Amino acid sequence: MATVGNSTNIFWHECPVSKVDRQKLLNQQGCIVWITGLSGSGKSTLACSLGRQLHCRGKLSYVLDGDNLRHGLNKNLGFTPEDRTENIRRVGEVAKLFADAGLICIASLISPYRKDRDACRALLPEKFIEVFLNMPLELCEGRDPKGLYKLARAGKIKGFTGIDDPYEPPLNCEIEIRQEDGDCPTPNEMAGQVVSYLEDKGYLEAQ
Ligand SMILES: Nc1ncnc2c1ncn2[C@@H]1O[C@H](COP(=O)(O)OS(=O)(=O)O)[C@@H](OP(=O)(O)O)[C@H]1O
Ligand SMILES: Nc1ncnc2c1ncn2[C@@H]1O[C@H](COP(=O)(O)OP(=O)(O)O)[C@@H](O)[C@H]1O
Repeated sequence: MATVGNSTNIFWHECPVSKVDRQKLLNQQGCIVWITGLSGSGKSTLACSLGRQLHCRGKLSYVLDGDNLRHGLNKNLGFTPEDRTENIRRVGEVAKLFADAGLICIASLISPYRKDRDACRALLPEKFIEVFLNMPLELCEGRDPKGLYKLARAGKIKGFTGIDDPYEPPLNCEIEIRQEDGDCPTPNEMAGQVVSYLEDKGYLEAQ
């Protein structure tokens, strides 16, 4: 019997089919690929490309995209620091469930605050792969596919990441994707970098 948060008198129920059983079935290891970066850095593009490459190799993944989750699970949250923290916390918990199901869970969120990302890592420390899309603000702002930077510069959106709200880059991420000689790798190349990491670390086969 335990007390967790505001819940008292609660019990953990163990199921007979384990994570190891599920991983054997899928021939892969459940994990969290956490993609962080500025708006417009290419998080959703990488997440989709990675999902496609894994699918082509017969590996089961699922994308948790910040923008998309804000249409449902997180629709009561805005962009204050407290709301962003709660947004990341919820997605971290959901990602942990997907990883427990045996999937390669791809979470793509700005997740601007280091402490929030670190809290997610702490949920599954051995199976958390932080991918930093290290694209310069000028590139992201130049892309501006949704016109949000323009609105932020005009003062019509307050607290926009990179403009008047901070982005804290990772200090110890597993993978960093950046421009080479001023060129951004293609979406396929970015995804390939992550797939190579997953393969090298043995995630693409059962333990
Ligand atoms: N103030 C502010 N700051 C940053 N982003 C904003 C803001 N307002 C709206 N948007 C849009 O919301 C998308 C980011 O959602 P996330 O859930 O990834 O953000 S966070 O991790 O909670 O910071 C983000 O999507 P991406 O461009 O895909 O990153 C924006 O489209
Ligand atoms: N590697 C890339 N090379 C060229 N353009 C890219 C690349 N990645 C993303 N883009 C483009 O940049 C814009 C922002 O990408 P998106 O994935 O929506 O970023 P985010 O999810 O981080 O906001 C889109 O128009 C997308 O087509």
